[in-house]
Amino acid sequence: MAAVRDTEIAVEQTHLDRVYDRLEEKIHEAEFLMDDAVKRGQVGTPGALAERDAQVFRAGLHLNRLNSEFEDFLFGRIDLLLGEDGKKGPDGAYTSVEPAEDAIRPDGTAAIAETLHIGRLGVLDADYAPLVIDWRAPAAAPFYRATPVAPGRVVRRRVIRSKGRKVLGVEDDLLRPELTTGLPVVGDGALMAALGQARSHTMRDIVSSIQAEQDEVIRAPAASVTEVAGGPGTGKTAVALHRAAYLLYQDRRRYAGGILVVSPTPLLVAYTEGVLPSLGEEGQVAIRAVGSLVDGAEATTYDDPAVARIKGSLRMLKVLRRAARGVLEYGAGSARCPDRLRVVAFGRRLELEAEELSGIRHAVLGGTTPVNLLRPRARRLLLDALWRKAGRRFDDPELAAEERQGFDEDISTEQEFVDFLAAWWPVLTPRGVLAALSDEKRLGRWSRRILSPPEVRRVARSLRRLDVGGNGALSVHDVAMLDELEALLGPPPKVRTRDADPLDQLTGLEEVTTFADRMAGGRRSRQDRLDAERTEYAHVIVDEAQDLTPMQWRMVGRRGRAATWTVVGDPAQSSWTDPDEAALARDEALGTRPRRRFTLTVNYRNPAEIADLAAKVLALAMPGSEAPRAVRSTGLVPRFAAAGDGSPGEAVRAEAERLLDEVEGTVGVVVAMGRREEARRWLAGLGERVVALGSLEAKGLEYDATLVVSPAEIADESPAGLRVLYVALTRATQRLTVLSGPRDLPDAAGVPDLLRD
Ligand SMILES: Nc1ncnc2c1ncn2[C@@H]1O[C@H](COP(=O)(O)OP(=O)(O)OP(=O)(O)O)[C@@H](O)[C@H]1O
Repeated sequence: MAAVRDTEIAVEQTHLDRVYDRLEEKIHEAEFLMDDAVKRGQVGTPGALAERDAQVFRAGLHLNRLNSEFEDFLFGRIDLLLGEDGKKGPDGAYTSVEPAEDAIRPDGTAAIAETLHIGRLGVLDADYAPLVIDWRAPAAAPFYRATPVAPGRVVRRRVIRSKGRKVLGVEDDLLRPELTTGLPVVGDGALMAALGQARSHTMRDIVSSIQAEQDEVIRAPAASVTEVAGGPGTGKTAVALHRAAYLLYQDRRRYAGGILVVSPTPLLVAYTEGVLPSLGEEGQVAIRAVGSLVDGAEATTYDDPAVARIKGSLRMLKVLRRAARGVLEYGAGSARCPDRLRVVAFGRRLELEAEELSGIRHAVLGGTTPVNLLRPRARRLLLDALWRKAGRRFDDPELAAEERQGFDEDISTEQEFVDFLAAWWPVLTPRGVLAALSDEKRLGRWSRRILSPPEVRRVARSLRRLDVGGNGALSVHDVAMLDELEALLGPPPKVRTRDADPLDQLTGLEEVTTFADRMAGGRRSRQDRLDAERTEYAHVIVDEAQDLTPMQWRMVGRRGRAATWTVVGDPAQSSWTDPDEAALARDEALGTRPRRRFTLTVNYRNPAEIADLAAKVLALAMPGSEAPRAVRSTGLVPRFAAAGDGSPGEAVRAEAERLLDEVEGTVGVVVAMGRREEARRWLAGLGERVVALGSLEAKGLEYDATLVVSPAEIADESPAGLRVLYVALTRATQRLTVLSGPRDLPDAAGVPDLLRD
């Protein structure tokens, strides 16, 4: 057996050597193009420079991708029977999925008609025959889709493990064991090997082991909304990221408009950020936490659940609509709003009193135009009112118009008028209005019949973190409110700046010298600018969609008004308390586009022993819903311990240390949100492999081992607490310890009340 393995590894090594030789040729080609392009630039005519620009850019991109340190550039192979019609597709592979009629002889023998190698990028040899097929190409789909029940043309699927230029191992699945083809078969369980590996603080791609039901989602057509449901560990996040890479491959031009991936927390962003680069894709994909979607704002603090529930609900929208207009009555920031306008015209003093001014404001504010855009209209109505006060009469309409024009010009440049307008109709900023909500009296006015007085008090108090200009720590819910306010207020009047003329950049002498460096720099700044300006995307992927509040759905919706969508989530893990309202907001964001629904059913993260325990909480959190099927079992049952009556600190530390000894990779310690700081102190000095997390921060993450501290505390945190606990219990890939406190009412074995049969 070992001999067969060695021979097969050698076979793949030969192929990999060919691939790398060819890659090297391509790299030289690209380098030559770069050199040539730079020389061409020395001709100095704008035409030649523009041409060089394009060439250097293309060659640079190519080089960059080829030079990327791929861990396993080549990772798969399929051996295929002759296809139905044997037609070759544009990528050099046969397009037919089913075997030809005579592919299998009556005696059960068959010949392999074609062998395809699958990798991270497509590579053709000098004769344009495929050496490696890009994993996203149609011809690679059978590598992921073929099963023993529906093998299509695939006889053997092989996963190749390599590092750099060296093949380390191969694992085969025989999909048509009934045939005699003479193909050797090595090992079993490439998937299992992948799942058992120690976890680090960054997610790996799953490109070599995508499963059939996942592949269907990844390659689903992007014409509309793709909705993906599935329990913990079914690969929703992984699938969503691979789908982004697939969409870019499939239609790069269309997605030049950008793909946005919305993630629930910065921790999950950090965890998943490396996946797309490892798939050879960056640039066009922005992965953002839901608290970082607004330029210049970043959520850094949490609201308590009662406040979060109000701020996230659609009731808040009504309050913000009133506030965006009502705030004008109070002036901007700390400046008071003037209640009288006095100007001098025609040697007389003209005055508008409080009541007249309020009538004008009322008239201007009718309708739904963003408040900042109404300023010119306010100015005009003020001038109208003053003109009427002046009481000038003219028989000749032409003369009247002329006189009026002069009047308008005089008054609107008069300092009194300018100052008045600036104070009476200030340019409003979202942050300024948000800060105004911290005034309980004002908030009470704007939320009459919407929020109860205790709710008003809570929300106002939570916003006292902000100064009068709205600077200070924001929560994710505050960020969604800022975005809503931005839409309600409209942009502030523009200050024009002149963009550098691209022609200026093409002439200049310094052009010839450090061209490549400046090219790279120039591109980056242009790219940054694009990113900063980009508020709408061609495709929006929402991860952990069950957690978006209605207000957040509105914020995300604004970024994908013309986009196609991929929405992945699991209602059983939702930390949001009012799912019906969120569903309404989600429908509005996604519009009437047709939807395709997929369900992922296999849990690749948790061993059955952990999944079974979590299922007990699922039954309480969402009675009747089905847990995904765990794909493996390890024989390691979860451990229970009780902390006794004092501070659980010592017990937490001891249990964490025990887990650190038991696993090679990471340990996550999940505590109730209110205990985060404490927990960090308890674990101080235990090293980087262990992390303390508040229950809401654990979302989407995974660890080799998890210590869940006091299930009851987590469950009691909010009305959605049981679902949050379900999340906490499903983070471990190998080991789980549950540590009870007094509130958990543990039995003699330390099993908390909530987890007993
Ligand atoms: N086909 C696969 N091959 C190898 N590993 C996989 C596969 N599918 C999923 N995994 C692994 O299983 C783990 C769970 O995947 P992922 O985090 O995407 O699940 P999820 O559905 O988003 O979970 P949750 O709902 O709990 O956030 C990850 O480590 C992922 O790499």
